[in-house]
Amino acid sequence: MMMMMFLHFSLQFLLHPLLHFLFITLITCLALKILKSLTTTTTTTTTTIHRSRVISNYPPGSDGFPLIGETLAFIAAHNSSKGFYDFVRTRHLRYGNCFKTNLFGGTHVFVSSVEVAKALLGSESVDFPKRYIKTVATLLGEESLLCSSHEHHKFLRRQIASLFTLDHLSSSVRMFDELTVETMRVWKEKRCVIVLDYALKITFNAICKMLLSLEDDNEMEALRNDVSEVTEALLAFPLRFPGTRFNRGLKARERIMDTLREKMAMRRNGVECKNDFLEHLLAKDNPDSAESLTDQQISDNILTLIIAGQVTTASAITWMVKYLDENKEVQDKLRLEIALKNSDTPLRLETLNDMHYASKIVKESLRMATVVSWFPRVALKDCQLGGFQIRKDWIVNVNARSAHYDSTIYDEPMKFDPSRFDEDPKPYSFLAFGAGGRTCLGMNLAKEMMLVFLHHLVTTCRWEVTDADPSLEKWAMFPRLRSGCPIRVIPIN
Ligand code: HEM
Repeated sequence: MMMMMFLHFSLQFLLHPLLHFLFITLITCLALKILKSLTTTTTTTTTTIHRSRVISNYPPGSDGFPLIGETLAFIAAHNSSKGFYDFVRTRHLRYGNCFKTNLFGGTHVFVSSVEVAKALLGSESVDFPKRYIKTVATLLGEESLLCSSHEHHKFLRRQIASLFTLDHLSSSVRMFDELTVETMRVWKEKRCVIVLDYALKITFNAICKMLLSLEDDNEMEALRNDVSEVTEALLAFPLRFPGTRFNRGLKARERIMDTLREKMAMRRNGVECKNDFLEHLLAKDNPDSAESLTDQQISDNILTLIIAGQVTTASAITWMVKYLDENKEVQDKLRLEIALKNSDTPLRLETLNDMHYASKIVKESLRMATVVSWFPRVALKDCQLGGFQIRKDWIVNVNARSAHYDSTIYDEPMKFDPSRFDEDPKPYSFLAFGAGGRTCLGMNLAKEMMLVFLHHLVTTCRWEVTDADPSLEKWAMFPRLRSGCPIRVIPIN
């Protein structure tokens, strides 16, 4: 009986997500530390001398507790309504533009100066390759653009970038226009809606139509649930036991891969023929060509594009609706622009290119929301950065959010002011889509979706946010409102 109770409590303990996370974190940190001490014993003496000589030149910051560093504080921020960035924000206030901390057994540096952003992201900085978590590679696939090494990345990026042509962007405007018009019809009928729910749905549908020409609602729904399982597993601990979040993500990935294999077979057998990304990637399938992609490369990157594009764009749209609700004068100015331009619907790419004030609203929303808060890179060797000593294997994070809220770069950074983009921002100061060789591939598509949404939103209705609670969703990969931004819709006409 005692044994049964013990087992029951142990199981309860391990299944509670937070306790489970903390427990595994401690074990992981301990294991990493032991491993590190085992592998660096031969260099201990020299390292110590080196350290004592230059120690004052390391970025300021705290190493936290032995073994676990500041991991618990980071997890606590992740599990709070202020979101994980609060961990970085408080240290940035305490230590300035460059500080270091210890997380999950490794040293992390956060930097937000324009010069350092340029050094790390620009000229395809070979000494600072992108750093990704192993679970991401397991879930998205070893061939995913997000996880590939420098040379291989160049090849994959070239193949995938060739899909974002003007032709494709033009036809995606038409398709996103239809989806948004339909969404606005539903909003007018329902009157009270949660913006994030609809934004997630239409961005997902748009990306899947563009990539795979999916039309069937059931097929779309099944894929949407699987993609959401994979997304939720990206930050989970890699425990492959039935019932764990990671395992659910892996199963969902298998189902997605099966669907993609089926689709590829149908295209090859001529059962289906469409003008979409999949068709173009398959057309490269020529064993004699150096530019040919394998089936694995195609399917891993289709999944990558869906995951990289859906939640980011949906979150950005939701923040934009919130900022506009708080800034009615910006809305009025936008309505005037649209009235003066007499922009016809359905919208076309040329119409969007002519929406100058709307484009600035999109940029300002992206600046304030900074959906991707920082970009991790790993130092391949000891070096100097921004006047500080950085050691090999440290993870250096370009802190985009802090750059976006820096008053020496942006005047009154807390103010939502689209006209600050009357002039182009200085290089490396606007980092919503990253910069350099890893700049977001879907940047133009995302801006286009935001513009189409914005146009239909302000021409169809006025709205008011009914829950102003600024709390953020816990454990979310990108900062987004816990409420999802509920609004009351007041139709125009
Ligand atoms: C508002 C929406 C979006 C935001 C804020 C955003 C932001 C970013 C950022 C900051 C990066 C660079 C990360 C780094 O350097 O470490 C990135 C990379 C990437 N994004 Fe986006 N993104 C958005 C939408 C999209 C869309 C719609 C797609 C495609 C459908 C997409 C596909 C990608 C891909 C494939 C990469 C990896 C590029 C590479 O490593 O070469 N993104 N995104």
